[in-house]
Amino acid sequence: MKISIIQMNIVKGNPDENFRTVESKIREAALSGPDVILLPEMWNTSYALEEILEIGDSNGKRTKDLISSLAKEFKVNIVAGSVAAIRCKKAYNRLMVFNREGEKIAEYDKIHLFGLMDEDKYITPGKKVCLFELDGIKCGAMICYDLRFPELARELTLKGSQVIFVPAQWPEPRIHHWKTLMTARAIENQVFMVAANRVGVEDQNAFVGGSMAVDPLGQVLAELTGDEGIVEAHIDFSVLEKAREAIPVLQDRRPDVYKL
Ligand SMILES: O=C(O)CCC(=O)C(=O)O
Repeated sequence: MKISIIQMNIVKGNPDENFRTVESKIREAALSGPDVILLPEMWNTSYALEEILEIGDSNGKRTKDLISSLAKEFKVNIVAGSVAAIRCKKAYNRLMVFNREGEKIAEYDKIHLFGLMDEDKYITPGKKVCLFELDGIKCGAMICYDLRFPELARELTLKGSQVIFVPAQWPEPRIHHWKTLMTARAIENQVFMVAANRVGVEDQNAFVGGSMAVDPLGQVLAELTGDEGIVEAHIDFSVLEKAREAIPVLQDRRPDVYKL
């Protein structure tokens, strides 16, 4: 499975400009014929939380229309990062997944909201984990701050995920947590972790990218530094089988002693 990770700047409060950027980045990423394209978190509005109900994507329609048509045009699966989506006057940090036919096959609302950026004051949290299949491969997804919760990655793994996608807006001061947690989640669950982080500056926050793919042994397969860019990760699922055979941590768990 070839996964193209898009690392881009996002303009706060300017969906028109961000939709144009996303379309051109997807067209660029599609040129090399990937199986999956991954986008970052909240790419339509970013954290323009005070006006989110006015500028968020009503029922996610604009996102669906654009991403579905690009997925169909290029016959590529798209894990469309997340957008601010509005439903019944409530805002959600919502991830959507489209298959090669342009059908929306999964939707996920961020479960763990990030209080440090006031997300919990404006966004309604999700209540369900995200599992789906791409080309017969079982996948899971989480969003940014969710990465700090090992229970979620473990749950996605126990439900069969082999790849976990992570769109994010993870700021620069804690970027060492990002890399450490991405690697830890990959090693402890023996899964592929694939993440798209944004770049740019927003309010007081600088974002330095660090989008990456990590294999079940903790090896970084692909990585971007601090600029906009697209990187392709080649996923070989025999690495996952071998890692699980060599050290069977999932079998050696003791849920009789601890809960998860
Ligand atoms: O956990 C962190 O340090 C960053 C999380 C975050 O920025 C987010 O969830 O949007």
